Amino acid sequence: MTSVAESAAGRTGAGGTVVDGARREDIVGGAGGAGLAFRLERAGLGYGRDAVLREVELEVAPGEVLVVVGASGSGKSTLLRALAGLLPPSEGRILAGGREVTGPSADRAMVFQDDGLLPWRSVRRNVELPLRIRGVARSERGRAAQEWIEKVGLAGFARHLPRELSGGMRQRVQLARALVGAPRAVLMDEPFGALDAQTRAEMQRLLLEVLRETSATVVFVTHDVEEALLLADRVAVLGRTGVRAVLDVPVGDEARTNLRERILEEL
Ligand SMILES: Nc1ncnc2c1ncn2[C@@H]1O[C@H](COP(=O)(O)OP(=O)(O)OP(=O)(O)O)[C@@H](O)[C@H]1O
Repeated sequence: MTSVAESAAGRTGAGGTVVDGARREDIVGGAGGAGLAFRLERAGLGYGRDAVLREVELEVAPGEVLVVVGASGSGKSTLLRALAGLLPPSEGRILAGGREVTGPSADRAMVFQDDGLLPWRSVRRNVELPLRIRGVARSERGRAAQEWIEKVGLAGFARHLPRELSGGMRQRVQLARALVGAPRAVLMDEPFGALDAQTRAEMQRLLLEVLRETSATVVFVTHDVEEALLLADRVAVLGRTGVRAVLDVPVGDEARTNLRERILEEL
């Protein structure tokens, strides 16, 4: 098992508490609670009797961006679903903030490739949804939603319906909806996979920008190694039945080139 990366060293996990000397936290404005730590202990994940991942040992540090790569069918989405509490492990345990994951929680927001927006609700009402579910007062919901709509570059589109937006804009709405409730973790499943190259690059930049304002832990699934290198503090590579390697993303072009080759070898 690979231990938690140096880049995240000093952030302690249980209970999601201290942020100390960490890269992203150094520059965050402090919105939301501290990032959530995840820990998988000999976790077996699968569907019915079919195991997809066996004996997974993995730690995700509070506030880090862990990108999961792997061949199609290696279990990237399965791992993410398990972290979200949508798929109980068949063996072992999954802990979030030191507590066993037994189901979904508002602390852990998800963003999917398919936008998952409610088509009959306006942008604002989609973004407000997590706050509405939590019973946040209408005026506060409206204020927070508007703030996030502006942060993701959609000022002026609050009253639009999802079908009136481009794919990239809909992903912006998803991002706003995921972050409006200040979750402690954001679990993203190929969120930019269906976008053209230029929109995808814009969304990657936007994601890096908005993450600076939160201390949320991010687990991001992609099959794109370049995207992984751009976004990650660490990259987890999934192989046939488990985590093959968890690698720190270094600073510097040459070191990244070496890492790219290493990841491609592991895939
Ligand atoms: N709901 C399900 N029921 C049964 N088997 C499933 C289910 N979802 C996924 N699987 C199987 O689990 C394995 C892993 O699927 P998963 O979607 O996690 O892989 P992935 O790495 O995310 O793939 P991709 O990159 O193609 O999205 C595959 O063999 C898939 O067929």
